[in-house]
Amino acid sequence: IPYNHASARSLLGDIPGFMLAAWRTREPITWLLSQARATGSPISQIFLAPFGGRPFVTITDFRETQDILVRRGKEFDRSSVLTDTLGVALPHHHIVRKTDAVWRSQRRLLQDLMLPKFLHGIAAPNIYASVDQLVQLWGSKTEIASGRPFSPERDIYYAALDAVLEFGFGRNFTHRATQPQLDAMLKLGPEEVQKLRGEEAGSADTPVEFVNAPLHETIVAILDSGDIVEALQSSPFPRLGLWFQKTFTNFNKTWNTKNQFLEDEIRKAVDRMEKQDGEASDESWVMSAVDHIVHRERGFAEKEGRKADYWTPVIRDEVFGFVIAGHETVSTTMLWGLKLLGDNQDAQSTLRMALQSAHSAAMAEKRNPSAMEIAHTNIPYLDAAIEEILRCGPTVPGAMRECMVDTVILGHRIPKGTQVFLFNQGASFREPTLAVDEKDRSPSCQASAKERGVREWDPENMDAFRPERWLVQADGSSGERDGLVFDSAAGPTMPFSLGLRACWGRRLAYLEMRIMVTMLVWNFELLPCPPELSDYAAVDAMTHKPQRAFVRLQPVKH
Ligand code: HEM
Repeated sequence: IPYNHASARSLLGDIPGFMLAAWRTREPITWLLSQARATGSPISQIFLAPFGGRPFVTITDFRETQDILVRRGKEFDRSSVLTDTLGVALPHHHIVRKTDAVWRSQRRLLQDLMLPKFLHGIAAPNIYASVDQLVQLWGSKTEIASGRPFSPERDIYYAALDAVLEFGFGRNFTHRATQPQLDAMLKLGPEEVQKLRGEEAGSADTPVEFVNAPLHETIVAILDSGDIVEALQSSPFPRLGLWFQKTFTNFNKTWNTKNQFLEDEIRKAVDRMEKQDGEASDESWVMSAVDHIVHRERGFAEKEGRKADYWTPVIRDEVFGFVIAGHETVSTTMLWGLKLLGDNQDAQSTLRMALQSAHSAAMAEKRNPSAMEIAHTNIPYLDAAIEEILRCGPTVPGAMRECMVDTVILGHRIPKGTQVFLFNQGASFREPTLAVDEKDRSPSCQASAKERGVREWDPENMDAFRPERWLVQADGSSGERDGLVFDSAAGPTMPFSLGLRACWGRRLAYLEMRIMVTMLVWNFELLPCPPELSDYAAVDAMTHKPQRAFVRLQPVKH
């Protein structure tokens, strides 16, 4: 398997290169991809364990990756690297487990939360109400900024947190992150507005720096706990990191406040359930994910003839887990989306026209489309734009798996225990596919190509932001806009990974993005920002997020 010869001769292998990239560019995963690219092969080795430890294997080939994730689950399972990193903060969450009976039972606890009945009926109206606040906040900021750019980072981060709080705890937990920002903005007097505009008022390209309003202590503890998880997950020594946090920071206070919040919300859900006094099958009282989880725990306990236990480490970590997994990921994707739409004015105008024509009643009545209209109206160009944002804004640049048996990838023998990083960037995703002899592909990969064909992008424009690539004629041929349908399998992509262990929250993420993209593009024109604010440099932490994100907004006249 090709590798960097200089690294193989060094006792520390690729570790110095990786650390240097982390320090210099803040993008060690992009550096990993560049190492894979340098070998010119779709399979490479990378030496990230010191003193001759077993190398990692990287794959940059959509077909083989899809095969490993979808059809070879017995050979490849959740990587122990994730268990050793994320597992330090979330030891009982199903994300860090191998695909075993415990994983299945924990997933049963969450079952049905991603069904349209829950997402559209219960989550969507609340998420919409939160996004509406973001629109109002940006309305005020746009007026104050008068054409100057500002950073959307905190606002999007808070809006994504609010959305996941709406999903998780519903309206029974009243604190949010965006509302205090809006309240503070609406209270600003003329002098404060002038101060915000500052001496730079004359310079159209200088960003306006808005101040964040203070948040409720529970919201602060949730955000700080997320930062702790991120720091531990990205640390080379997570257990030592946890010891450091516990010894030298106010970790204990933050973590306890977060746990107390979760316990209170679960207890309140149990109280509501017990007040219903109805049949176990009656779910009409369920208004949030925690309601749903306690309802299912009661059902399981009844079936298994045991006493229901609602405050367990599993329930605690599962509930906190979806706050963490759902918050940072959606927020990062939206930041990439704002950049991509600002830099691709034609695509943005096409998207706005598609929204205006599909929501014609809202246009005629000069109002925003409602939550239900957004959730239920079929708009192929909107689906295409969201899919293209996910493809070009690599929030999670790949998936990691561990070989559970001695196996073979692309004709190379790989021993049990090897960690395999499967990129969703680079060759075959946004760069031309690298040559592979068909006979080196696994039997299941070859069979699938014969049965279903092979997904490929036109090599000419793989790197470009082009929502049109996701639109095809209803008969399957590709073409230009009119009468086209959205095809989620138009070409290679896997922002949520694939197979049994792919993202559990995918449908919630799509719903949130659908609401946010619609409401923002409906209300604001995202104008291009100056080049120095428009680069695509990223930082690799829990997600691969932009180092700099800015918007320059102009209200859309309806
Ligand atoms: C744009 C937003 C999101 C992206 C790009 C994303 C991406 C991913 C990826 C790549 C994985 C790893 C899958 C693998 O290893 O094969 C994953 C796992 C997971 N995600 Fe997401 N995710 C997003 C939003 C969410 C949301 C909103 C939630 C929940 C509220 C969520 C919950 C999870 C969970 C629980 C897992 C672990 C599944 C398992 O191990 O069985 N994600 N996600």
